[in-house]
Amino acid sequence: MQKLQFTKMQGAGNDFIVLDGIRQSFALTPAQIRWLADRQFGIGADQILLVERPSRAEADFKYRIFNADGGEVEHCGNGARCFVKFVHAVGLTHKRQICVEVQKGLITLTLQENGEVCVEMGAPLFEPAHVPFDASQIEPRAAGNDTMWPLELNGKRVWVSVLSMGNPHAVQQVEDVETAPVLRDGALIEAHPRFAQRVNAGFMQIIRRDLLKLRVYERGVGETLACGTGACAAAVTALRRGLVDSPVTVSMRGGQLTIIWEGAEIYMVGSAMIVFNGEIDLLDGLAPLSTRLNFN
Ligand SMILES: N[C@@H](CCC[C@H](N)C(=O)O)C(=O)O
Repeated sequence: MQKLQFTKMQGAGNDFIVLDGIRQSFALTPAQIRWLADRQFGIGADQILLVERPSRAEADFKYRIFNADGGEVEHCGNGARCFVKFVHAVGLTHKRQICVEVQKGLITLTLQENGEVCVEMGAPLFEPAHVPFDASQIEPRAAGNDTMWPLELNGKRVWVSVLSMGNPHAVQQVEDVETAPVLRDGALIEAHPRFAQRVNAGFMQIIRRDLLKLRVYERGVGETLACGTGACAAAVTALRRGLVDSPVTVSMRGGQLTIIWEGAEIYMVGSAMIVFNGEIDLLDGLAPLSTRLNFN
């Protein structure tokens, strides 16, 4: 039986299993990823991060991101900060500025003197086709310099900004993020037929010009305690609507991030921590989940 070394990490309460794919050799099936991420039958995590050698000369590393449902995705803000702390902790590099390849492209990360990580997240894209979002036969509404689109959710209409942070986001403003129907509407938005690749659904409440509160129903996971790309998407939406100024603090249930955006690249600053290191026998993924599967 193959043993897999792993590190459990969290960034603002968004939790990860980080795997060193440079010094260990293994291949994971989607069923094994779902099992490892399972909170009862496996280790438990929102996402699994796989650190590999880069395929591009300009990059120091490549890291791949898998949601708890087993699907591979393009980008992960909280994961990026955990990745930097991980490669330092296990001695894969001593560089403080690291160029890393993710599915969405190259990103640069800096481990700051105070231990926080600054991530150059890339520039947001607003063209519906880039999200992708099917904007046919619906009329948008302007909100400052931003565009809101109507979405029908079981007879109810909500207005969302749609944007790509490399991964897809739909952000709506709510009166009170604590009472917003994040679980019900989040699930409907995530699977809405206008989003061909599904979407991360953000619910933001403006508190002050330098502070917003956010909850995110993540694609392939459900509600998480924090979402880094979601924090960027919400900050950009609020900035375009003229509701906040940069830098803005995004407060989520698991912690806070600082987002800086002057119209091009977005910078995200926050902490990341190792929770524990461990080792697990790599089972086929179906056996441990079979009890659960029998009830589906
Ligand atoms: N938690 C992440 C985002 C992870 C990917 C997301 N669920 C998706 O499917 O796009 C973050 O911190 O950005």
